[in-house]
Amino acid sequence: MIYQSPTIEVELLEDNIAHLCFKAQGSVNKLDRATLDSLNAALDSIKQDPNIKALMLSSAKDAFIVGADITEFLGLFKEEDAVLHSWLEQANDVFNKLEDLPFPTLSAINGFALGGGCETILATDFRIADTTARIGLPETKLGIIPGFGGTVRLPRVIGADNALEWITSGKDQRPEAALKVGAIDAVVAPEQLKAAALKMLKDALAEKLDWQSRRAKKQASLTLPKLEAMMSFATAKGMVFKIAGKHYPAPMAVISVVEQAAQSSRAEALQIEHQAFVKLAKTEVAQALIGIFLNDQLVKGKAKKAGKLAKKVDSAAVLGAGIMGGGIAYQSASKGTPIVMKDIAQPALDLGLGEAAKLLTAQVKRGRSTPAKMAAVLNNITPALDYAPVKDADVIVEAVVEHPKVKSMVLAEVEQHVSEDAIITSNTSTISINLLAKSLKKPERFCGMHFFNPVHKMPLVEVIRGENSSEETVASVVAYASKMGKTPIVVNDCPGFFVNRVLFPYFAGFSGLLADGADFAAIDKVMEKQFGWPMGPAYLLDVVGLDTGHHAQAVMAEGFPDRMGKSGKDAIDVMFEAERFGQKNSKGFYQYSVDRRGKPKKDLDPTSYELLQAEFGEQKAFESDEIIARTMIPMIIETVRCLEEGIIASPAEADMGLVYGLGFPPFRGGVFRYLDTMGVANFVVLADKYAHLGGLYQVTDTMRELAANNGSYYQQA
Ligand SMILES: NC(=O)c1ccc[n+]([C@@H]2O[C@H](COP(=O)([O-])OP(=O)(O)OC[C@H]3O[C@@H](n4cnc5c(N)ncnc54)[C@H](O)[C@@H]3O)[C@@H](O)[C@H]2O)c1
Repeated sequence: MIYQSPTIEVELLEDNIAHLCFKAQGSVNKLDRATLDSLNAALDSIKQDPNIKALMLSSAKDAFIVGADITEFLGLFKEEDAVLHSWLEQANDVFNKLEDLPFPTLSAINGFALGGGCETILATDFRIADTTARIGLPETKLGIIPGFGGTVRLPRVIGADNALEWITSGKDQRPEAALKVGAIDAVVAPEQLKAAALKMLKDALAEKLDWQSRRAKKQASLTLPKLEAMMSFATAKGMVFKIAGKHYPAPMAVISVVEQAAQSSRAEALQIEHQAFVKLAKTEVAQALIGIFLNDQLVKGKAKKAGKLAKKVDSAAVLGAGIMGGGIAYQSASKGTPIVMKDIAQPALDLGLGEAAKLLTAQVKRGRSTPAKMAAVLNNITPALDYAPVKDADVIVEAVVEHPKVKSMVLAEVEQHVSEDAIITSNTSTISINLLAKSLKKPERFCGMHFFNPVHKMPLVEVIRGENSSEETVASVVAYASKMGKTPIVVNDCPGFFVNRVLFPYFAGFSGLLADGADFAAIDKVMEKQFGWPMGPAYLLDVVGLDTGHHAQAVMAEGFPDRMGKSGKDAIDVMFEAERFGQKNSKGFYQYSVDRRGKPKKDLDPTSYELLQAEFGEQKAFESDEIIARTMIPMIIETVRCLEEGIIASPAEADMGLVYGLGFPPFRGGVFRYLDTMGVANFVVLADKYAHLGGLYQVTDTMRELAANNGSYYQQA
């Protein structure tokens, strides 16, 4: 053995080829600080061994290296610039040492080689992957750029255009795609990886492959004629800005870095990369996006743990084949759990199946599925008008009309037709789970399973624990939601559960502004362009449906009369009473039509302005700060209340619920990250300024205390 540490081993193989193997003790190899130190020491041992003629890197795990250890980032990025610079210098010395070894080097890649893992393989002369490999630089998704030489080496290996596409999109690439652009030299079956890698190194030793010229190319300037280079960077900037937008600076920074470093030496190019890295690492966007990554891991970890307590779900049933029932059936079937879709009306079943077929056809057209797979998914959905086929289902999701009496009747009915240990859930958006549980003989087998519309797109499922729901029931529903490819978050029962409970105060803030004469389109513009929501509140209400919104608002008012009770008519009432239900009947705040190419179109409609003016008087202009404050303060305080009351278990889960369920702008990280970023004390001052607007603007005592102690919701790393 030439070198050994808890994460790396180096041994000498035939023909004096050294083999450096990453074998972390955990489930995956990561380039944390300890592993980087080990890699450095391992390379020193290799350099000092006069027998070694070539080096092969590989992994003993299912993945090569998944990347840097992101849990180290938030703390590290808070350090002084000088500390960050020296961390980058040290790390890059290791990769340079690898790149400069006086003999041919090769990476044998299996599974993920992402971020730092990808930068490791770029430092070797050759790269050979097996068919399981996924290679990429996802750093821009975290609001930063590669910092271990990725922006320097990748453009020199695969060309600037390809490299910019890889890095600005952050997507990982399949081995065939990586081979096509020259990121790797060969793809082989997993069982052939080691033999093929050794053969390639032997060919290099026998001078059949010119490893020196490859290395030289990687260290030379980018070979792009000047005019072409300018055009290519300018085009990339335009395209990337269009996709990433002004709130996400990292992808644009990548283009500047590659452009600036095009003619630089390795050392200079790395300096350019480091400067940009440190600047981005210090941004609130990076803190928010890294926070989301870590929260997502926490939520997934909880779901995985629940899986141990869960009952197996091999088959399911959904009651109601409407918008939601159809979506749930499609999602379950396409992720491999056969599902019975029961309704009382044949036309509803036809519509539900038709919707599923439409989604599948679109996938086939986009080349993401095949007609055979499409047929298999459709075969996994069994339409039914009676309960007979439901009897063997492990989980039942009730998704009939939002009416307590109908739901109670349907739940009592289905309990008679299913096995003793089947789990029963409801997709209600507003009705209390504890209330619905009363219609069941065995309420311990019941909980809420709240999907979001459209089901195939929205990643969140709220799993609502009723007072009698057993842990096994909740765990099984969490496991089923994960199996459906969704992110489940467990919440406790209350009106609106978590997501709708915090959404309606935001709508109330919006209605308050309209009552004071604000223009809904101006509000939408500020909330979309400036705050970053995918849709402003007026547009969102049109999409949800103003009838649905009107009904849910009444439920919330009844549940929280002191804060959400209404004193007079608001803008939602005005639209509802004028039967302007939103997109579903082509008119709400806006009017909807299709353009000449058949694309949906949204326009201003004088009628909705007339209706609002008749109720609230002349229009008045508001500053964007006031618009943001008056809509966001109620949502933020209600989110805090949900945490204080134990409706949601942690700030991390609340923030993920908001991002995944409502599209809360990811670059802001969620309500709690937003509060920590602006400072709880600053928020309290702001909210107090608007306290006269009513109960939704009153901060809680605990918030005030936290503000006084200069505290935060996330523990500082
Ligand atoms: N639409 C949304 O955005 C959304 C989002 C989350 C949750 N939800 C909830 O999902 C549920 C369904 O909503 P939807 O929008 O799909 O409604 P929908 O009106 O589109 O569909 C309801 C379906 O239930 C069927 N139905 C009625 N009585 C039935 C019975 N006894 N047995 C079987 N089927 C019966 C109807 O024929 C209809 O096809 C509601 O509780 C709603 O609050 C809706």
